[in-house]
Amino acid sequence: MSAVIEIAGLHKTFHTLRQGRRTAVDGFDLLVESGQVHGFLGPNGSGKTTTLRALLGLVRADGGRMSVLGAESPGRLPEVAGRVGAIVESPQFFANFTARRTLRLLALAGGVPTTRVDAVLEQVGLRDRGDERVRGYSLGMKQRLAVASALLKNPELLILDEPANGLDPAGIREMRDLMRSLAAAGVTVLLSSHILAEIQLICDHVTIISRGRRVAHGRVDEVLAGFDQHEWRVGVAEPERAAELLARAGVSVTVHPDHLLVAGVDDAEVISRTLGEQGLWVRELVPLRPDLESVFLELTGDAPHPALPRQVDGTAPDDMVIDLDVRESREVGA
Ligand SMILES: Nc1ncnc2c1ncn2[C@@H]1O[C@H](COP(=O)(O)OP(=O)(O)OP(=O)(O)O)[C@@H](O)[C@H]1O
Repeated sequence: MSAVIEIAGLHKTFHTLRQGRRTAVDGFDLLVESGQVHGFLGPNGSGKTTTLRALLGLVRADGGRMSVLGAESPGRLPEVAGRVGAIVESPQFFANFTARRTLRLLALAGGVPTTRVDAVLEQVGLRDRGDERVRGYSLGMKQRLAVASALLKNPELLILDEPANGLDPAGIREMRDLMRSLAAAGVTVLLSSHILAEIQLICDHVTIISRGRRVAHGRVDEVLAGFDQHEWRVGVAEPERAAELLARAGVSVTVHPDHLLVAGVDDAEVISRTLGEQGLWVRELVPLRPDLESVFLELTGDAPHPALPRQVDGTAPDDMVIDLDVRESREVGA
C-alpha cells in the first residue's frame, strides 16, 4: 500500500493578543495509505482542523514535513490539487438554488465537465432530489451535497472535516454507506471527527490526536484489541465462593453485588470449568469488549491505562501503535 498522506512532526503555534501563544499542533504524525477510510479522531480543540488546514496549505506550519499523493505540501500541492477533494471549512450553499444548479456552477468555476454533476448526485444518493432547493434539505442532505461538490473533480483522495457533525443516527449510517462506496470505488478518505461512534462505524483505520499530538493509530479493530483486557461479566450463585475458586485458579476477579468481574482470561471455558467442577453453575458469561469511546477516554483523559505497557513490549498487533512517549510527555507537562 502506498502513502497518500504523510505528516511527520507537524508543529503549529498561534499567537493571539488575548490568549498569547497557543500550540495547536505539537509534533503530530499521520500516515494515510491508499484505499483507507481513515478516521482522524480527537476532542474539541485537539488540533484536527489546524492539521488539515496546514496539510492543504490554508495555514502555514511552523515545522514538520507533509506530503499529499507524493507531493510535498504546501510547495508542490498545486501539482496534485486536481486529484484531491477537500471540505475543511463547511461550505455555504445558496438556499434558493437547487443542488443540481449549485453543482453546475461549481463545475463551471472549477473547469470540470458539467456531465460530472449527475454522476456525483448519483454517487451521494441525491439524484432524485437534485432539483429541489437546498433550503428544503435536511442537514444530512446538505452534508452529502458538500461531499458531492468535493467529488466533482473525481478525486483520488477526499479530505472531510467533521462530515457527520450534527447528523442523526440515520444520517451517520448514510454517511458511512457513502464513505464505503467511495472506498470501494478506489477513493482514499480521511475524515475528522470528535464523535467516536461515528469513527467506529465509518472508518477502518484511525489516528487519535490529543493536545496536538498523536496518541494512537492503526486499524480500528487492532486499536481496540490493544485495549482488550479480556474481561468477563460472570453471573453465578454464591459469588463469594466463586470468586475464591477463581482466585485460587490464578484468575483476577472482583466481586460486585450481582456479578463477578473477571479479567485476563482469553477463553470463557476456563471460568465455566473452574466453577462447574466445584458444582457452581454459571448463569451469565458476557465478554466485555472495549469500544472506541473507552479507548479514546483513556488516551485523551488523564486516567492511566493498565493495558498500556502491553503496547510497548511487542505484544500489540503490528499495525497498531500506542504512542506512549506522547502520554508521558503530556503527563509530565500536565
Ligand atoms: N486561527 C486561530 N487563532 C488562534 N488559535 C487558534 C486558531 N485556530 C485554532 N486555534 C486554536 O488551536 C487549537 C486547536 O484548534 P483546532 O480547531 O485545530 O481543533 P479541532 O481538533 O479541530 O477542534 P474541533 O473538534 O472543535 O473543531 C485550539 O486551542 C484553538 O483554539
